[in-house]
Amino acid sequence: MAELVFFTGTMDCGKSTLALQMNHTHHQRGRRGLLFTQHDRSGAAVVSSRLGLAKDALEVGDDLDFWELVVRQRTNGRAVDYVICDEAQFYRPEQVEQLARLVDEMGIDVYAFGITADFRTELFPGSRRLIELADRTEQLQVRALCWCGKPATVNARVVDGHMVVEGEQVVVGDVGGAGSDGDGTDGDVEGGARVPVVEYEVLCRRHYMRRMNSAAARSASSSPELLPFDLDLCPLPGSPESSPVSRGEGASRT
Ligand SMILES: Nc1ncnc2c1ncn2[C@@H]1O[C@H](COP(=O)(O)OP(=O)(O)O)[C@@H](O)[C@H]1O
Ligand SMILES: Cc1cn([C@H]2C[C@H](O)[C@@H](COP(=O)(O)O)O2)c(=O)[nH]c1=O
Repeated sequence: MAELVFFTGTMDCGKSTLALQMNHTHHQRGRRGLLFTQHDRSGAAVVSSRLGLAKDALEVGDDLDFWELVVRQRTNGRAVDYVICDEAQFYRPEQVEQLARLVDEMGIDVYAFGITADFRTELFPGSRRLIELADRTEQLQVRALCWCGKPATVNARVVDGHMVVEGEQVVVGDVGGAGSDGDGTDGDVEGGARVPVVEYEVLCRRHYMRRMNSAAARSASSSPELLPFDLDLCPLPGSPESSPVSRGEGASRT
């Protein structure tokens, strides 16, 4: 029985990796599939994983009609057994309905991958429709971690090092990684003006609510009198208490 499955989790939890793995596994078994994405971080029509895997994909424009595209493929003699959709949070609700129709009327498996909520903790329209229509919504098992070591549940936006809660819903970007010092001071200069550095950081709810991203926590730790939280509950970034392993929780954080 064909199904519509929505695989979700925070940014950086392995969704694109799983999308590529599923594509590989199904393809290896002789099933014919289509790989879609929208606004991949790499800027190209590609599904890219931070583990280094990447595969060309079809870019989902606002006017793409999944139903018509698959009908055309089949009319031209190309079988479609499954469809994989990365960055599905950006799809229009009508496009999610077309995906559901592929499942119900053509027996095609649809595996969609995406984050549920934006940096304001509001659902993306595409994700909302997927949650409403999917046969199953699965949370990825690998949980990204907040700087405090707790499982991250929220995607925060950080502009020039400061967490923000207002702005455009869609700004394509990456989580601040090894190449970033997290203070947002390495922005490009365009036409003489410095372009703000937009990054994302996954946080636990407590630190999201306190607007306490890792850079804010670091600067608070250098002025202890300003610390706005209970140190037992919220150890400072980099302190032994902030490590899930030192709290004896490492085994469950795979
Ligand atoms: N060098 C690495 N070694 C092992 N795992 C890594 C490495 N770099 C990234 N990862 C894993 O890849 C995950 C991100 O995968 P990705 O598919 O790009 O995430 P998503 O699509 O959910 O944003 C990280 O959470 C981490 O588990
Ligand atoms: C929270 C949030 C994210 N985005 C963008 C940033 C990235 O380009 C993608 C998520 O990609 P990933 O593969 O899950 O890491 O979404 C956005 O546009 N708006 C947001 O609020």
